[in-house]
Formats: sequence, C-alpha cells, structure tokens
Amino acid sequence: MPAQLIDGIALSQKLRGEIAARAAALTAKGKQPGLAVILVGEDPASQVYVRNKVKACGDVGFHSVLEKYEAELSETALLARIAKLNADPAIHGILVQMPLPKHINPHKVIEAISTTKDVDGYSVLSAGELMTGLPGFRPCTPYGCMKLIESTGVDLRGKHAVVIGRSNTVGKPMGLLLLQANATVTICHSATPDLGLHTRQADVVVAAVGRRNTLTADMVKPGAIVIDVGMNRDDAGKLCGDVDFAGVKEVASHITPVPGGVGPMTITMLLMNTVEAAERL
Ligand SMILES: Nc1nc(=O)c2c([nH]1)NC[C@@H]1CN(c3ccc(C(=O)N[C@@H](CCC(=O)O)C(=O)O)cc3)C=[N+]21
Repeated sequence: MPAQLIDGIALSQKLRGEIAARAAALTAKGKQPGLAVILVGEDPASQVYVRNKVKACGDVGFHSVLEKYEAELSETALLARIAKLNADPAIHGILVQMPLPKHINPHKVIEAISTTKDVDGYSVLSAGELMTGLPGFRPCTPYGCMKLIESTGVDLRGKHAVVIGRSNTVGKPMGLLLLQANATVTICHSATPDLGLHTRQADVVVAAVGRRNTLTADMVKPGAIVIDVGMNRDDAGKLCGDVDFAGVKEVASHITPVPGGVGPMTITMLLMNTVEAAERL
C-alpha cells in the first residue's frame, strides 16, 4: 500500500486559521502583529520566498514591511536598519533573508536583531533556549517538520529518528526537537560512510541535505515516516526534494511532497513565531 501523503498546504491552512484568530484578537486590542522582512541583493529564489512571506502575512491579518536593498548595501547600514526596527513598536518580528552578500557577516546581523523579535530562531540565544528546553523561538523549518510529524498521530517516544544533514538552520535544531519529543536520534552527514545503514533502522527520516535522490526506497524501513526538506531542481528544472519520492512512497507509511510539504510549513511557523512575539511584547 503506498504511503499516505502529509499535506503541508492543508496543515498550513488549518494552522494559519488559528494564527489569524490570534492576530485578530491582538489587533482588536490595538496590537496588530507586524513582521519586517529584509532582502539584500537580487537573488531570484530569495525574491520569490520573501514575496511569499509578505503575502502570507497579509492572509492572516498581519502588518508587514518588505525592505529591499541593493547587493552593495554596507553591513553598517544594514545594522542601522535593524536597530531602527528593534525600536519600532509596530514590528514584532524581524527576518533578514539568507544568504547575504559575502561582504556582510551573517552572525553579526543575526545577533543584532532583538531577541524578542528573532522569529527565525537563528540567534545564539534562541539556539541555547532550544538546547536547554527553555521557551523561545524555534527555527521555522524544523518546527514545521515537527508539526508535520505530529499530524500523522504517531507518538515519537522511543522511536528511532534519523536526520540527514547538520546545518544550523535545519539539521541540528531538528535533532534537538526530536530528542525533546523523546525519540532516539541519529544525525547523519557528508562524512557518514554508510547512510543506508542508519536510515534503514529509522522509524522517522528527515532529509535535509540539498541533493536530490539522497534517500531511495532501498534505504527506507517499511512503514517509516519520511519528511523531505530538500529544495532542488531536477533535469527538467522542476522543483524536487532530497527524497526519491516515486520509489520511497511505495515503502513509507507517510511522506511529504515537494513542493507542498515542508516549504509552506516553514512560512506558517514564521507566522506562528510572529504572533507569539506580538503576544509576548
Ligand atoms: N532568514 C531566513 N529565513 C528563512 O526561513 C529562509 C531564509 N532566510 N532563506 C532561504 C530559506 C528557504 N525558505 C523557504 C521557505 C518556503 C518555501 C516554500 O514555500 N516552498 C514551496 C515552493 C515554492 C516554489 O515554488 O519555489 C513549497 O515547498 O511548496 C521554500 C523555502 C526559507 N528560508
């Protein structure tokens, strides 16, 4: 029996309805949630993403501002803009789209954002809060992956979860969130000699590598949950994930598609963090 699809668009719609209700309650109290999105440079993919984020804000009743700057913007000027937004009472979340041009130090930029407005969850403080289990903003992509896994109704306690990838934005926080949900966690990466050895034991696989066909059917235990974080292009230029979807869907119990899986949930969790920020401030 082929796997059940985990629909990131449907789950997003449900959660965005709840977010819109929270936003309306805040707006009625004169505190409409506000997100500022900063884009530096003309990367075409980034242009699409930030436009989607701003549109999603409008859909749930947030105030949003999109600030676009040429690639030559100085680091000093960017830090000055962030300082202004930190002090702006109409703004509850600040997102600086990554990647930044090479002359700008991303760590410096992330740490400049007020921790109360770090809705990406990228700061060192947010990372520490996640690691210690303190409340704080969780990075949107792994947070969305957790919601997708929860939506299957499968309890993670005692399950073996394998994460492929160890980035600061996805792989590492994903491992910590799974651990917090009482899974046994393995994190695999480019230096793992035999990836399939690990993934074949997994009840849950999260693939976040950025290379298509990284996870194939022979590497998946029958009945496993498969979450695909990848955003790649196939030979025809079509968007595809890290998972060989056609093959793996015949083995897994649940699987996310690309597009329509993790991507929309990343934006949904950004909205969730922003409404949370507005409630707290
Ligand atoms: N500060 C920062 N925060 C981010 O959260 C951040 C970032 N920088 N830089 C780039 C990555 C990438 N990212 C995506 C979000 C949504 C989709 C998304 O909605 N994808 C759709 C498809 C969109 C399409 O058709 O291209 C889907 O998977 O269905 C994709 C990618 C957020 N990122």
